[in-house]
Amino acid sequence: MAIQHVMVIGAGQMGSGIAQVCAMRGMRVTLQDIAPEFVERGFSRIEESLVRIVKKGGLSESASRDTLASITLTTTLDAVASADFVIEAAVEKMDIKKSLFMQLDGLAKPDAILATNTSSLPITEIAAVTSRPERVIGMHFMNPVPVMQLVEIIRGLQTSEKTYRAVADLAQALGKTPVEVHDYPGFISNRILLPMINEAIYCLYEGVADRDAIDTVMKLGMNHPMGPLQLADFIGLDTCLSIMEILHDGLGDSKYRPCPLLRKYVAAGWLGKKSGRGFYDYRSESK
Ligand SMILES: CC(=O)CC(=O)SCCNC(=O)CCNC(=O)[C@H](O)C(C)(C)COP(=O)(O)OP(=O)(O)OC[C@H]1O[C@@H](n2cnc3c(N)ncnc32)[C@H](O)[C@@H]1OP(=O)(O)O
Ligand SMILES: NC(=O)C1=CN([C@@H]2O[C@H](COP(=O)(O)OP(=O)(O)OC[C@H]3O[C@@H](n4cnc5c(N)ncnc54)[C@H](OP(=O)(O)O)[C@@H]3O)[C@@H](O)[C@H]2O)C=CC1
Repeated sequence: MAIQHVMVIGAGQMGSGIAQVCAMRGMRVTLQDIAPEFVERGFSRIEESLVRIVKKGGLSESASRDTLASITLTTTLDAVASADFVIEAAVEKMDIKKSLFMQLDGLAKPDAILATNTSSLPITEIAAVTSRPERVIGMHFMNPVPVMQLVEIIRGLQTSEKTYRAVADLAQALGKTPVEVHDYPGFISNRILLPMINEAIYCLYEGVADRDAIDTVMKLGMNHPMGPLQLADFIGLDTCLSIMEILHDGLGDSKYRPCPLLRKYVAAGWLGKKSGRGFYDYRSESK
């Protein structure tokens, strides 16, 4: 199936990145969020990212203009009706995703594929609220989407081979490397990454070391591009907590219990870079 029109649900850090990479490859994209300020913020993020790419010589000025022109912003789901492919990147909450997938299923063309960029929620359960579970799949991009090579493709129990192939081909057309994963909590990426981040938060909570020491050990000692606390801020502490809860509930092992300090930060609204404060303070940073 030729994918010409992509609908992206949620214009946060991931949705805007997904919209950008699809538009850069010549697809028509509709980017949706629940309020105009969120879609506008998502569009500004795309503009900033394209400026970086043009400066680095990765795209011409005119291709950048064409990319921006192929993105339509909306706060409704009307455009789902004409989309060949819908990808959901709203918040990491099962009730919101289920409600969205019920609506998307009612609006989308019968042969449209419905994908979710969820970090850890079960694809099979999301697919089960639709009348087309064979055309529901996980397409898990990494942050920042324009830079990271990997896309995890998660097969729900009922995902068809045809759907898997179409989404793997799409990932390749976007210049990414797809990796096939079965539907278990956290998939591969977050089953491994998040317990490491959670353990770093425990190190801070228990006074093993301060923030900078923890991040420095992992950056200089293990050659990670960012320390785990900085990476947690970058992912979003609400998303990190939600992933830990899903690992804990889904795998039933106490080793996945979220650190109380992570819970406390999320309760305070300290969600990391996107809210201006997490383990680091971003409020004085110019954007
Ligand atoms: C939670 C989940 O479900 C799954 C996840 O996504 S987990 C998170 C996965 N992501 C990571 O682990 C990211 C770890 N961090 C990194 O790889 C790097 O710190 C980083 C790529 C984010 C930034 O790299 P950096 O070297 O510190 O900064 P910087 O020099 O500004 O950027 C590196 C390159 O990326 C580009 N870049 C960074 N952000 C960009 C963006 N939003 N758009 C376009 N280009 C961008 C820069 O222009 C630069 O390009 P060149 O290599 O051509 O010079
Ligand atoms: N952050 C990361 O590193 C990664 C995240 N993911 C996954 O991608 C998804 C999005 O994460 P991320 O972009 O970081 O989160 P953000 O919080 O940046 O963005 C989520 C956006 O979705 C909006 N939203 C909430 N409810 C709805 C709805 N019903 N319809 C449409 N939009 C809605 C939010 O609005 P509001 O602010 O009002 O709630 C917000 O603008 C999550 O499932 C997450 O697990 C996947 C890979 C990496």
